[in-house]
Amino acid sequence: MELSIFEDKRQAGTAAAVEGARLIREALASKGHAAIVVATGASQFDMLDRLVAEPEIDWSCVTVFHLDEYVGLPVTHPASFRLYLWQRFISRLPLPPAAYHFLDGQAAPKSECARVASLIQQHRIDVAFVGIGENSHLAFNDPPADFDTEAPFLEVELDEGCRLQQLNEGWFPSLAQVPRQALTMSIRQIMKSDAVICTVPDARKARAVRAAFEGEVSPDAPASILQKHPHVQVYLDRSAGSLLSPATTVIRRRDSSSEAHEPHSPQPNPQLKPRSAGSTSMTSN
Ligand SMILES: N[C@@H]1[C@@H](O)[C@H](O)[C@@H](COP(=O)(O)O)O[C@@H]1O
Repeated sequence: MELSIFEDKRQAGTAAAVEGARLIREALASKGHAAIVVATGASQFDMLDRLVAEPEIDWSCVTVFHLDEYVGLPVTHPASFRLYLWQRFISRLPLPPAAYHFLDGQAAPKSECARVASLIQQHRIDVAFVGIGENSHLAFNDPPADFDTEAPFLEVELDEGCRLQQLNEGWFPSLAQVPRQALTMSIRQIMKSDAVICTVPDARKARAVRAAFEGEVSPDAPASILQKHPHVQVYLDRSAGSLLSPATTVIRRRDSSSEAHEPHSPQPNPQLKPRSAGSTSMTSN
């Protein structure tokens, strides 16, 4: 795992998009096509802004899968993830993608999960762009998350912490209006992606970041499963990384790089002193 901490969320999102775009180009160059997963929410604003502007990606050869969606929410609702992805991503691409497999929250959940499962099973996902929730959820897999199910998509109950986050981010006028169920890509399906780009800004995510990247791998901190993935890059802003232990991050950097490699920055507490280029990086296995 590689964690990079940036001065602000704009820089973190930009760096995540640049790396994601590089991986997409690499897949296009080697296979002639690529398949990606895109997330929604405030954490993806800056990343998507930059991704749509990245040059030299033939989007007509890229298949896009949608990470999660509320059950029952019409596409016209301001909190609809389909609406979000259309407005912030799909409609802004210079070319339509090869396919855009959105999740229809108004379809019958079981058959919708089966429909999208049959589509994603035909693809190897090159890059999954994800965020994590204030409760450390990954997609809509709230704690305790199901780490074992083989189904690519699930219907899940949303916990109160997750629903409160959606309310506090301003997507809904009241908690009562935040749906109680959602469709989500499963943990196992996310983990099948060749690479995961995880973008997490804001102080309100600091505890979740610490639980996910310094804590035990546990269904109680669903995003902690990313510690087991061989190719995860995490992009934090300073405030999201503010609770990471300097000692742990230094150890992680030493663990990951060979003895011959110097850390990227000589600062003993890198996340508190980002480099002038805007980032410090730490890697772990
Ligand atoms: N279900 C969505 C995910 O698609 C998102 O990546 C994650 C982080 O949320 P946010 O970006 O709003 O902080 O949880 C949201 O609730």
